[in-house]
Order: sequence, then structure tokens, then C-alpha cells
Amino acid sequence: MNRTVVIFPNSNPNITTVTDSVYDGYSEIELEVSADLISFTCDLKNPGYTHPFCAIEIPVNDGKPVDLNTFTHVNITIDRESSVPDTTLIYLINQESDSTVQWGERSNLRTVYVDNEETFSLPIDSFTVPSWWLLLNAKDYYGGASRYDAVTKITVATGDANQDRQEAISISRVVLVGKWINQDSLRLILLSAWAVVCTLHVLLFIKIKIRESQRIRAKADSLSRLNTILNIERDKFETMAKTDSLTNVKNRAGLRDDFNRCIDMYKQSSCPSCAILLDIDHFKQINDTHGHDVGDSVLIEFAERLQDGVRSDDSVGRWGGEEFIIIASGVAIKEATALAEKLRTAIEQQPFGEISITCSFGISELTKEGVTSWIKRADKALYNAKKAGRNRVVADWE
Ligand SMILES: Nc1nc2c(ncn2[C@@H]2O[C@H](COP(=O)(O)OP(=O)(O)OP(=O)(O)O)[C@@H](O)[C@H]2O)c(=O)[nH]1
Repeated sequence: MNRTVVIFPNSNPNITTVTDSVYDGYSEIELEVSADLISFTCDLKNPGYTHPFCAIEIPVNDGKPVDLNTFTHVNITIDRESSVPDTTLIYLINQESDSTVQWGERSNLRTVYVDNEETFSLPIDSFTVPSWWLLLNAKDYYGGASRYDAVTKITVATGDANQDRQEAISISRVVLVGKWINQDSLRLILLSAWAVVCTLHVLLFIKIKIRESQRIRAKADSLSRLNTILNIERDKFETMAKTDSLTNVKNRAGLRDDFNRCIDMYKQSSCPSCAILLDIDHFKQINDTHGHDVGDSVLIEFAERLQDGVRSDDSVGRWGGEEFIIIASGVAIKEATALAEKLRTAIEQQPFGEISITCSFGISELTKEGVTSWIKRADKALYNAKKAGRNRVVADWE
């Protein structure tokens, strides 16, 4: 944002004059200041001072120092009349804290060539310290750098031509043009703002990422919980699908793995296994005499007794109706027959409540045939046991 400070016209300009009389010269100046024009005539006399001159000093801020670093240009509208062509000198006079500096001031000079009335827009940084000032103040190159941090006045002076002459200079407008803040401050502010924005951006990014990862973690946790529930449910359904709902022993589907294990064992090491099919004798009579529910209870207890009567390696399953199967893995037909005989005796000797039952058994040992043929032979043996009068064990010794 630009701003302008009008130095002249000014209600109280308080302009002063200087001539080479300070160096014992003879030049004379006459100043006239109106509401809208500063004009001075100078009678420059040579010989006298080696560089005769006249100058006027326009205070910038009632003589109080102003930091012109926040300004970019001095605009000055100036006219000059003289019989001798010459430059006009414009100084920004900066107040110095260094007491060794002559008059406690630093001169920053910009030379202009004024022909007719003209407005010059002079960049502040085009004002440089002249060599005579360096000479007077014995400054090294760096100490003689331009400074505009405490400008108290703008001086307009005649040029360097060493000739007797009359010069009339008039100034109608002096304005300082600048920014509300200087370039360095603006750069610093923008840089700071940029750093703040970047930091906020990074913080926001981190926050979003943390939220995102929390959301993903929560989702993963909930999926994992759901997965666990589904696995439990699946296991439950799998068990249900492989279990007889009445007796709680395996059904045909549940026995499939046991059959396959026996076949694998046989293929790998000729390890024997036996299928023992057993059927409760005259079970229809139990239903007919005691009712279907009692029949169910007998089936349940019957299955439990079978389960208790076999080894943990053996599998008990319900083959259908009142027919059950024991898969005795790693057991040859002789031992399987002994097992069946033991079970048969136990069933015969221990009534189910008031109900005494007997059971017929058919046994076959696995050979290189498949499951169907293996079970078929056990079924045939069972049939033979029934046919031979029931309550007996018949083994297929093929
Ligand atoms: N209570 C009950 N009875 C069943 C169930 N499944 C089959 N049964 C009955 O079991 C009986 C089987 O009768 P049959 O096939 O004639 O055989 P059986 O009476 O045992 O005669 P044999 O096997 O020849 O000794 C039928 O009456 C069926 O209704 C069941 O889940 N519960």
C-alpha cells in the first residue's frame, strides 16, 4: 500500500538558507516563500570560495528525524533559470549519532539537471554519499554508505560550475512516496506468515494423518472383532453341520475326516482300521411300547455309552435311525471284534432304565478299497448278525 507525505506546500515550511559564506565565500542568496512556491535567487561569486554555492534547507518533519527506509521515492517539482548550464543538487540530510561527523549530519546526494519546470521522481536509494563528505569526515568506503534512517531535511543547492552567475530556483512541490512498511519488513512479515502457514499446514497434515490412522486402527479392530465372531459362528455351524442333533455324536458328514484319516494311514503304512456298524435290536418295539420320546432317550444314552466305551482315538457316529458306527483307527479286525463284544455285553447287561436292549454288530477291516466298499462289507456283516438271531458280533474276515 502506497502512502505519500507532502513536505511542501506546507503551512509552516520554516525554510532556511546556506551559502558559501560558511567557507568565507561571497555568494548571496535571497529566499522567497509563498503558500505554494519556494523560490530563491543566488548571486554566485567567483573568486571567493573555490566552489561557490547557495542552498535552501526544507525540514522534513519540523526538523525531527524521519526513517525514510519505509519510503521509495522523493518527488520534487523544480524549475531553474540561469545563464550558465549546471546541475542542481538535492540532498537528504541524515542525522548521525556519530559526533565525529561534520555538523552531526550525513549528506546523501542526488544530482539532477533541470531545464524547464519538471517533476523528478527520485528513488531514495539513488541518493549516495558524495566524495567531499567522505573527505571531510575521513570515512572509509563502508563508513560512507548512504543512510536514510534519520532524515531531518531536504537540501536543494546550486551545482558545481565555478563561474560568476545568477541562478533562480523555484520548487513547487516536495513529496515523499513510500510503503506503509518497508520492503525488508514486508519480506520478513511475508516470510513469517509463510512459515506460520507452513507450520499450520504440517500440523494439520499430522493431525489428519493421526485421525486417519486412528480411524483405520478402529476399523481394523472392529473388523478383527467381527472376524473373531464370524469364526466362532462358522465353527459353531461347522460343528452343527457335522453333529447329530439328537445324540450329539458325529453324523455322516462329521465322520468324513475320520474315514479319510484311516485311508491315509493305510496308504502310508498299511495301518489297519475297522468300521463297526451296530444296530439296536427290535427298536421299533421300544418306540411302540414306550413312546417315541422314550425311544429318543434310549438313543441318547446309547450314544453316550458308546462314546464312553471306546478309546479317544476312535470315532462314534450315528449312521441313521437306531444304527451307529464306530471307526476304530489303528485297530485290526481281531481287536475290533473284541471291542464290539465288550460293548455288546455291556449293553445287554445294563438296561436303559427299565428297558433292556440288545444290539447287533457288523465289522469290516479297511483294505485297499474305498470307503463305500469298506462300509458295505460292515453292513453285510451286520445284516448277517441280524439274520443269525441278533445280539451278536459278526466280522467280515475277507
Ligand atoms: N424314537 C426314535 N425312533 C427312531 C429314530 N430313528 C429311527 N427310529 C425308529 O427305529 C425303528 C427302526 O425299526 P426297524 O427298521 O424296523 O428295525 P428294528 O425294529 O430295530 O428291528 P431290527 O433292526 O430288525 O432289529 C423305527 O420304528 C423308527 O421309527 C429316532 O430318532 N427316534
